[in-house]
Amino acid sequence: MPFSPTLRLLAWPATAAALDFWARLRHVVAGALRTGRPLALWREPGAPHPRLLVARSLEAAYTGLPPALDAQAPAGFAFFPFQDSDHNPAFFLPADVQYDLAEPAAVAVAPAARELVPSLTAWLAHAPEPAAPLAWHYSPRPAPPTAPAAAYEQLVRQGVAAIASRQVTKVVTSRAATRPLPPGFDALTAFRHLAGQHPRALVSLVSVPGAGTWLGASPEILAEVSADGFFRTMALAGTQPAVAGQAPQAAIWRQKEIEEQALVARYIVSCFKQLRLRDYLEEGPRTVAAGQLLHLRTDFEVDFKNVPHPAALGTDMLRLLHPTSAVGGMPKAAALGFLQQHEGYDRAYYSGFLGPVNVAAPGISRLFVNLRCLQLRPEQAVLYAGTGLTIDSDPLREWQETELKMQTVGSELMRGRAT
Ligand SMILES: C=C(O[C@@H]1C=C(C(=O)O)C=C[C@H]1O)C(=O)O
Repeated sequence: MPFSPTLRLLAWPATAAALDFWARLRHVVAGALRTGRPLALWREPGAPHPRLLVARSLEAAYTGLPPALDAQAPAGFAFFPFQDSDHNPAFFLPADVQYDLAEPAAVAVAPAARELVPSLTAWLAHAPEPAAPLAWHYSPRPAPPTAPAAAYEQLVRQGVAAIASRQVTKVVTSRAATRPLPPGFDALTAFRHLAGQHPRALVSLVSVPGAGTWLGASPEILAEVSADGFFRTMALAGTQPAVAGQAPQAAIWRQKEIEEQALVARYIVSCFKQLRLRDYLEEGPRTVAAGQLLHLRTDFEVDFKNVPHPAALGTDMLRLLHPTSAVGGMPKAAALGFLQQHEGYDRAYYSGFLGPVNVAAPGISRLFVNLRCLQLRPEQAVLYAGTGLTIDSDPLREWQETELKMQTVGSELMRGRAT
């Protein structure tokens, strides 16, 4: 996709001729981090290349509202917490500086960031230090408390009791776990590896002062507005391990999982109804693979041609959907109240949402639920995972499911100094 004509392209100097895309990317990331700027690196499902976006300052990245998903809205990368708070503010990183493998010869600078041109030009000519560790942003908050198996199983029992007493219909409990970082762990190398491992996920590495650094491989689209004029979302729920050599379509699902996923699909339909939208396509549920796991997924699609106010649809749906019943529960307020009271830790950006808005071109946005992610800390990683509960949930199985989900990014921590 060619860059917009309003962007100023800074060509790499001749001294960078021997550097490949990844070495150049590392250099731009190093420069952004040493000057304290927020950044997002991501690879969309099916895309051949990652993209890097750097915001000119932290102040320029604070936002109160969910992003507007229409072609007139500013371009940037949304990074939203599970629940907006002083501790976990919502960010929209403006697309001030971009680097993209589709245009490896130049770094693009937006008009709002013109004042960065002299220092960025100097930095591109500065010899990279490939062995120097990158100065990732870390959250100033302490690592969240981690729940051992017995505590998580107790939380599940409380969730099942809340369902039995009809306080909620569904609730998605979750937990955090910390793991030591292996010696020489490099988040950029881990990103590259995850991107290779998960071609159908949004693989992301986001680093923002105050919010910290988050690495993930999400299988779940929250809201997408596509170039061909469609709004898309999905109901993703139900989990089982993939069996080597067996096609996902061969998986058999228990009633519990079928019901759990159907609730999420119903929730999406109720959002369409609130917007008086009757003309949508619903396809599924079918079994899909996400790394080593299988999920049930129903895809929803709305043709903008069939909508009276198409410009507002993406924005309105996003506001209704987040947090979906795939990460919170149903009814929404009661489920969130339960989690507030019983979950016992701060989810921060886990089960929030993230993704590019109008970056590839005006009118193209793809927001994902921030799942299968970790938060990077100076000497450890915090892993997060949750499980949707129903009345039939078995505490031990739910614990095992969180262990499996943590493997998606957790496996990167077992790799040591990767190549
Ligand atoms: C909550 C998570 O995943 C969500 C919950 C699922 C479930 O309960 O089966 C499946 C997919 C996701 O919608 C997670 O990965 O942490």
